[in-house]
Amino acid sequence: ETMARKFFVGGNWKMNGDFASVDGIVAFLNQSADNSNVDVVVAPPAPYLAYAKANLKAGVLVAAQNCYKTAKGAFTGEISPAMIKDLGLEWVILGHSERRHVFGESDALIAEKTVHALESGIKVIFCIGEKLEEREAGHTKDVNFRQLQAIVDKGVSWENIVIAYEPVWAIGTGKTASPEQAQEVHEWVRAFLKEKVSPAVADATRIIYGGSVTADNAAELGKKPDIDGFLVGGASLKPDFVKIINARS
Ligand SMILES: O=C(COP(=O)(O)O)NO
Repeated sequence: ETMARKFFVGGNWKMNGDFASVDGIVAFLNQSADNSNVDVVVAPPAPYLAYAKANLKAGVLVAAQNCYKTAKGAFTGEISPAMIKDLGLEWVILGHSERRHVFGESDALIAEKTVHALESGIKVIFCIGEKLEEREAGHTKDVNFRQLQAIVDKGVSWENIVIAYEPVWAIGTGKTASPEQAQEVHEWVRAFLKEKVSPAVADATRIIYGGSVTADNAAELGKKPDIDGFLVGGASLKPDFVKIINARS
């Protein structure tokens, strides 16, 4: 049986923003009608997490874009799940392709971060995705499965994990995966969960798509049975993000 999975739309602001632009995003989000069918989570840069949380309406949650794997210590420049919790936040994005390919985070480090975040009571948007050359070499399935296996091996509990499939070749490029391309990988991921974890976890886990999602393509993508929402970069900084939040309704 396929249980209804609540739609999930994340907005990843990346390293963008200042108080004026945060005020602008907060304004269009606060003016948007609440949609009880969608979980909405926006991820400001760390300096604006508390400010965004303090100013956003209750219907919009705030996530950190990354964190380290321990609660505190001599890790200059890092933030911890304990601090995310201290801010009253409940989500963190981990394993984003920019953390993997720009900052060199390994599957193992991302898995340690995921375990620690979950143990700290923080929910995780766990990002996976293949590079163009990996797709062209026919390695899409094994790259995404390898990235997921890193947390399967840790025996994580899945109720507080959302998986974000973000093909690297679609991020920031305007080359959105077609609904068929995205659905194919989401189906593979769900089958992977069914085999490696359980049918119940496979059914319940939201698998969201990211990579050049816009107000124009969100509805078509959202019609696919295994696409449970989006992780939106550039388009989440503008008012059209509200149309993406409501793409399925
Ligand atoms: O990285 C992304 C997607 O970014 P874009 O929507 O700008 O392609 N989400 O985390």
